Parts: sequence; structure tokens; C-alpha cells
Amino acid sequence: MSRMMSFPVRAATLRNLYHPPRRQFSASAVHSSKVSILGAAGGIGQSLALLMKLNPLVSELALYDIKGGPGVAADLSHINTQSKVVGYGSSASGLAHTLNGSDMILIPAGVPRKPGMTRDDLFSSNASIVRDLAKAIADAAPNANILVITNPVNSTVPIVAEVLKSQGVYNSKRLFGVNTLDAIRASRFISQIKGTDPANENVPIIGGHSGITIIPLVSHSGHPDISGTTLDELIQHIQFAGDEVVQAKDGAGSATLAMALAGARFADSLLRANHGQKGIIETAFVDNPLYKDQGIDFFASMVELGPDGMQKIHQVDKLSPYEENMLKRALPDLKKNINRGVDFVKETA
Ligand SMILES: NC(=O)C1=CN([C@@H]2O[C@H](COP(=O)(O)OP(=O)(O)OC[C@H]3O[C@@H](n4cnc5c(N)ncnc54)[C@H](O)[C@@H]3O)[C@@H](O)[C@H]2O)C=CC1
Ligand SMILES: O=C([O-])CC(=O)C(=O)O
Repeated sequence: MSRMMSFPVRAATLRNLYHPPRRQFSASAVHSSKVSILGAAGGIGQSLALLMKLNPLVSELALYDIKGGPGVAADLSHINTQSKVVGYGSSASGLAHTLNGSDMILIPAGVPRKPGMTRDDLFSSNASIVRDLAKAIADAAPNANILVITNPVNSTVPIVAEVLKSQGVYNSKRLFGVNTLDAIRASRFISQIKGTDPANENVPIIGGHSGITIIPLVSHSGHPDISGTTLDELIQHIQFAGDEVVQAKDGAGSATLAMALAGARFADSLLRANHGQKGIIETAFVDNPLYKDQGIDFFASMVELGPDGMQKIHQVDKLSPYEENMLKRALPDLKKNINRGVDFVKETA
């Protein structure tokens, strides 16, 4: 067997998979975080769990799913990295065991889209799933960083916030809607236009995670010269890339593999920041002061991550007229999506 195929994947290799290398990380902080995945036996959950099993910053990986959690855990537990893997099936005590002592909780639990559906159409299935998981988190792991993947992210993040507020344990710096996939797609698509390496491309994403609420800031990328129909097509491609995958999967779900990579990248960034690495910036859908005066409490921005979660929101100072127009179109949708989540918790608590 060639030496290239030896496992475990080296940490540096893995890190380069998520990110182009930026800064060196102190080796003293390895193997120290408990990470939980809720919905770990699903399309995203399994691949995400695999990637987190390969992450040297994870000491314990706890997997929960209403179906199949222990099986995925047994499988992953044979991989020769140091983290311990435990898995639980559907029970309140299994969920509590999963959550107890967690530093980070990733939530890909819920139903994916089928062709013809919008992300908002998932609300009726996924809102109550996320609400109930948030209640369990409030009881068992109120200080954990919570990374919400379940759609519609524009509504499920406010749902988690409302539940935590109602339990008196809300910390806005520790709640993140994961929209990293939009950034990954944007860097890939722009590299295809320019013939560059996507690892060197960075397109800031703001707004939300659904259709026209996804606002890629091409004027702040390395290619502000992209314009006209090329820009129109690039923006359309980024905003509706999820639909492309849903169509191609033809009823078998939505993006899982690229999403798992995106979730693992965001989790790795946050773990590294938690352990003291500075200057790590990712896009995330967060509690954000930017448009609160318009009744919009959550907005995706480029956020600097730190030891206690979100350290600083980097507001974008100058949008192009094209981007201002995208923003103007996005805000009403975003407000509707957020209010839907907030109202749901108020009405069903
Ligand atoms: N934020 C983002 O960028 C993206 C979000 N998504 C969303 O992620 C979610 C999951 O997608 P897939 O993994 O493809 O779906 P899937 O159906 O393959 O997996 C979902 C898993 O959640 C589990 N589950 C359901 N209710 C649960 C509960 N109460 N507690 C624990 N586990 C529960 C199911 O048993 C299943 O294993 C969907 O809502 C999808 O729309 C998908 C792609 C990108
Ligand atoms: O499109 C979907 O339903 C899944 C998703 O959020 C994405 O791929 O960006």
C-alpha cells in the first residue's frame, strides 16, 4: 500500500482541507473539547461526524439521532484518532448524556428539501424538532456553543434563541447559524470564472441562508471587476446552488457532503478560536445589532471568533450599488423568516 494512503489523516492535511493555512496553532491545546452532533445518523450528520472524528481538537464526540446514533458511533469509534466516540438513540436520557459537558453542539437534525420546496417549506417539520432540542440544550449544556445547520436557518436560529431566552440561559455570542456552505460555494464558483485556486478565494457572505437573502459581496472579494451578466450569473449560482443539488438528487435530499465539509470547517475554526488562536473570521448568521432598528435581530456577517464564541462582528463598510440593491430586496424576507421563528416559540412554548 502506498504511504499516501496511510491513516489517520494528518492534522495539517485536514486543516488544509477546511482552510488555506493561515496561522500556526499552538500544539498545547489539542484533544480537549467535547463535541456533540444532534441528527448524527443523517446525510450531513454521518459525514460531519467522520470529519469531526479526524479533528485533533476533539476529545469526545457524542452522537445523537432518533434513529441510528449508536451504530454510527460504533463504526467511527474504530478510526485510529484519539477521540472517544459515544452514540445514543431516541430517549431523553440519551439526549442528556449526549449534551452533558458539551463544549460545542452541532445540529443537523431534521428534514431536507425535495424538489419544488423552498427552505421555508421545511418550517412545519423542523421548527418543533429544533425547539425541542434547544430545550434539552438549555437544561443540559447552556454554556455550549450551538451551531445550527437545520433549515430554514433564518428561522431555526431565532427559535433556538427564543427557547434559551425563555429559560434564562441565552448567550448571543454562542449561537451560530451555519451558512459556511455559501462561502465555500462562492469561493469555488468565482475560481471557476477566474481560473484560480478556490483555496485562495474569499467572498464575504452577509444576510441570511436562503435564496435572495444570501448576499455575496463580490466587490469585497479579490475580483471586484466582475460585472454585468457574469456577475448576475455568479450571484444567481451562489444564491440558488442549494436548489441545484436538490434537483439533481431528485427526491433523495439536499446537499450533504459539501455541507458536512462546511460544518466541519466552521466547527474547526471555532474550536481553534476557543483554544486561543487569534484572527479567525468566518461568515455566520448571528444575533447582530446591524438592522435591529428595523426589527431584524439576526443577520449574517463576517464574525471574528474567540475563546468565548463570537468575539467581534466585522460590519462591511461600503457596499456597491448592486449589493445595496440585493440588501434592500433581502431584508423584508429575512424579517419575515426571523419573526416566524420567534412567533412559533411564543405560540407553542
Ligand atoms: N445550513 C446549511 O447550509 C444546510 C442545511 N441543511 C439542512 O440540514 C438538515 C439535515 O439534512 P440531511 O442531513 O440531508 O437530512 P437527513 O434526513 O439525511 O438527516 C437528518 C437526520 O436527523 C434525524 N432527526 C430527525 N429528528 C430528530 C430529532 N428530533 N433529534 C435528533 N435527530 C433527529 C433523522 O433521524 C436523520 O438521521 C435539513 O434541514 C437540511 O435542510 C442542508 C444543507 C445545507
Ligand atoms: O438547499 C437546501 O435545502 C440545503 C441548503 O441549505 C443548501 O444546500 O444550501
